[in-house]
Amino acid sequence: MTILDEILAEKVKEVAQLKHSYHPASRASVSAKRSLYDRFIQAETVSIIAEIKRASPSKGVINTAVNPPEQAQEYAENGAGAISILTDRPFFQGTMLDLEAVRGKVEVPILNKDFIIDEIQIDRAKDYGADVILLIAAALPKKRLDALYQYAKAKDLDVLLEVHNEEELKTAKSVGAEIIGINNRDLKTFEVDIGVTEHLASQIKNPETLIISESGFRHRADVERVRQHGVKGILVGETMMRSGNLAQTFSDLRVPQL
Ligand SMILES: O=P(O)(O)OC[C@@H](O)[C@@H](O)c1c[nH]c2ccccc12
Repeated sequence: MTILDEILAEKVKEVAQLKHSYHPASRASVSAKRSLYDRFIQAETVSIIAEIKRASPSKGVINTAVNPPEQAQEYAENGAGAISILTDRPFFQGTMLDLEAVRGKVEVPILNKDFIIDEIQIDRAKDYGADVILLIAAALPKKRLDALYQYAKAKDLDVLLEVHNEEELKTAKSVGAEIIGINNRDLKTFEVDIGVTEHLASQIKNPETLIISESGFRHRADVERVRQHGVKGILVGETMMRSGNLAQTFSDLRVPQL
């Protein structure tokens, strides 16, 4: 059983519980969507999605002392184009309350990073203030991926559709994904290789598709590698969470669009 299988098994339980205890739209309705797509597609630099992630299955504890709204404010002040919040509790020590607290503090789009397998998680993301949700091709059969994608779009959410190999990329294209995230980390083995983005991004020919490269960014040279392949945004977690000097980290990773 891979770690992804383990996480998905937990999600099945979580969704069953949610269906008992969570009533969509029971929360105060939120303000208008902030479009990640519109902001990133016209930016002059490679946009940075900075992530709030306390821990992960691959790295263990990363930073549990973090105060999410303060961290988010620092990200925004240093030019983050969007903020990603891990809301999975058992494996990443996050919560939906982190997302809600951050949404009120910053003006940039908020990505709800979780393992979504059911519509009710999309309802919840919207209710707590997400502008974008993550859907992972490796986690869902094509039909479900398609259904969840359409469901999220109908709720006026942007969708970051994550792929890691050619077959998943084909699926993402057939779903009509406008934002494709290429994860450099294999969720089954944890191996990280920025070459995955170089390989897959070159197979995305539609200039309207917004390509985001995810995971493993530490240095400016990493970003320079992927921008040559049409990547318009990068998703950075661990490097941000461990940084003792966010201004420096952002200026290192901020490169002009080619
Ligand atoms: O910490 P990193 O290597 O910068 O990676 C961030 C982000 O890409 C990673 O957290 C991530 C990418 N896809 C995911 C899916 C689920 C959970 C987490 C992720």
